[in-house]
Amino acid sequence: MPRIAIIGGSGVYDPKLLENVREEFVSTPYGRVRVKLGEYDGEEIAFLARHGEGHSVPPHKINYRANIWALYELGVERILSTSAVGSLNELMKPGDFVILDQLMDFTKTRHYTFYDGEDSPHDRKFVAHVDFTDPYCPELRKALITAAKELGFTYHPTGTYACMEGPRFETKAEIRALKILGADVVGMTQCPEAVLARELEMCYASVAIVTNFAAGISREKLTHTEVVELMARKSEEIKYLLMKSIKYIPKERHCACKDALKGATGD
Ligand SMILES: O=P(O)(O)O[C@H]1O[C@H](CO)[C@@H](O)[C@H]1O
Ligand SMILES: Nc1nc2[nH]cnc2c(=O)[nH]1
Repeated sequence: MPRIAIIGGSGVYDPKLLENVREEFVSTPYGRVRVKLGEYDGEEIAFLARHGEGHSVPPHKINYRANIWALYELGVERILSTSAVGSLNELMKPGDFVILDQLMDFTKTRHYTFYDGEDSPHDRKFVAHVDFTDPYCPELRKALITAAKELGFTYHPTGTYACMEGPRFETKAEIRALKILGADVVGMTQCPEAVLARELEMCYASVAIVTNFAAGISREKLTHTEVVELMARKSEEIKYLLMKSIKYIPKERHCACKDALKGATGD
C-alpha cells in the first residue's frame, strides 16, 4: 500500500524514479483514475499525471476530486506535487524552485469540496469546514527544503501561489493586481487540489518550478511551449529533488493534517 504519492504537473508525465511500475485503475465516486504504482528506495510510491500522460486535460477540467479520492483509496497519506508557474517576484527567476507555503484561489468553475452534504456521492454526507490557515504540510515542506538545500539547487523556502482559472494566461492588469495582493507565483492547478487533500486528512505540499516571468513582467509573449520546454530541461533536477525529499519524509505524521476533520464538522 503506497504511503506516498507524487502528482506530476505540466512536463512531469512519468515516474522516472520508480521501478517495477504497474498501472492501476482506481474507481472513485467521482470517476475512474489511472494511477501508476512502483517502488523507490524500498517504498511503494503512487504516481499520477495531473493532466494525463499526453497532457490532454486542461487545468480547469482536471477531475481533482477523483484524483485525490483515488490516492486516499490506495492508502496514501503524503502527496508531493509539482507545479509549473509564472513568477511575479523578481527574486524568483525561471529555473528556480519555490517550496510553496501559501496560496490564493481565483478559480471559478471547479468542484472545491468532497463535503456536499446530502448530495455527496459517498457516505460522507456531513458538512465540513476544514482549517486552511496553512494550506501545505509543514513536514513535507521541510523535506522538500532540506532536499533542495542538500542538492544545491536555487530554491526559495516560501512562496505564495495565486491560482487562476486558466486555461489562458493572465493579463498585465491581473498580474499587477496579484502582485499587490502579495502573490509570488501564478499557476492554474493548486486549487482545489491542495484543499481536497486536506479534506481527506492527507498531507500535501507542492514544489513550484518557475518557467517564466508572468504577463507584463516578461517582455516575451507567454507560451505553454516555453513552460514545457523549461520543465523538460529541469526534469533531472525535479527527479532528484523528489527522490531526496522522499527520504526525508518522516514515517510518523505529527502534523495537523491528519486531524483536519477534528472540529471541522461541528461535532
Ligand atoms: O500546474 P501545472 O500542472 O504544472 O501546469 C501549469 O502549466 C500549464 C500552463 O502552461 C497550466 O496548467 C499550469 O497550471
Ligand atoms: N497561470 C499561469 N500558469 C503558469 N504556469 C507556468 N507559467 C504560468 C503563468 O504565467 N501563468
